[in-house]
Amino acid sequence: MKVGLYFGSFNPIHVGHLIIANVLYDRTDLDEVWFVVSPQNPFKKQQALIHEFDRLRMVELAIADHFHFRVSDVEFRMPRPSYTVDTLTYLSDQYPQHQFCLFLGSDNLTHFQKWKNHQAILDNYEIFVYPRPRETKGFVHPKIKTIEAPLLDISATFIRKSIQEGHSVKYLLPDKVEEYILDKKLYQ
Ligand SMILES: Nc1ncnc2c1ncn2[C@@H]1O[C@H](COP(=O)(O)OP(=O)(O)OP(=O)(O)O)[C@@H](O)[C@H]1O
Ligand SMILES: O=C(O)c1ccc[n+]([C@@H]2O[C@H](COP(=O)([O-])O)[C@@H](O)[C@H]2O)c1
Repeated sequence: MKVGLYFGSFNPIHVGHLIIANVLYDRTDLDEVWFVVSPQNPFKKQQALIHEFDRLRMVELAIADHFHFRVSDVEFRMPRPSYTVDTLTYLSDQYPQHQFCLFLGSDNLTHFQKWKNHQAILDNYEIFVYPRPRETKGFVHPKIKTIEAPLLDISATFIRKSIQEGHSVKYLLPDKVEEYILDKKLYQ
């Protein structure tokens, strides 16, 4: 089985993530997409990061109606910060029958040379890149394939700020995720 891994903080998951995951699923030969919730991105400050179990639950709620989407909490049990190369190695050992690929926004590709052991990622895993706003110079490699996808300038930062300021986030998130955030008074 070929699995596309979509890593992120998902703080919270929003329609930008979901639309991209579905476009990549549809335009590649993947059997499944797994959303891997990262407790702590090595490049991001921890402030404003809500508990990982809430972020995981919101991903579960968001993808429940997609038959080929799954969520993974594998990084919850791994050392922090979450280094993608270590997670890829762990998952490949755990599921030797699966072929894992990586989704990357073109913005992430700009800094990809700074990722831990990025050469090992390139040597061993196919990477599907999708366009992101404000991208700068990319990175060319035979394992990297660009997939045509819409540019969606929606961010979790904007959503968190909107909630904090008392603004509506309707349509930026699935209804069930919005209800979860409001019920638990997250990001207020
Ligand atoms: N609107 C979007 N369209 C496509 N990809 C996105 C979008 N927003 C985020 N991503 C990508 O999804 C992955 C996970 O994103 P992340 O959880 O950091 O969300 P974010 O919205 O960028 O968060 P924040 O605003 O807190 O930085 C990253 O690779 C990021 O580039
Ligand atoms: O492995 C690394 O060195 C590395 C460096 C930066 C980011 N990542 C991972 O990339 C994923 C998405 O990153 P971001 O910045 O969009 O939140 C998240 O799962 C991070 O752990 C991984």
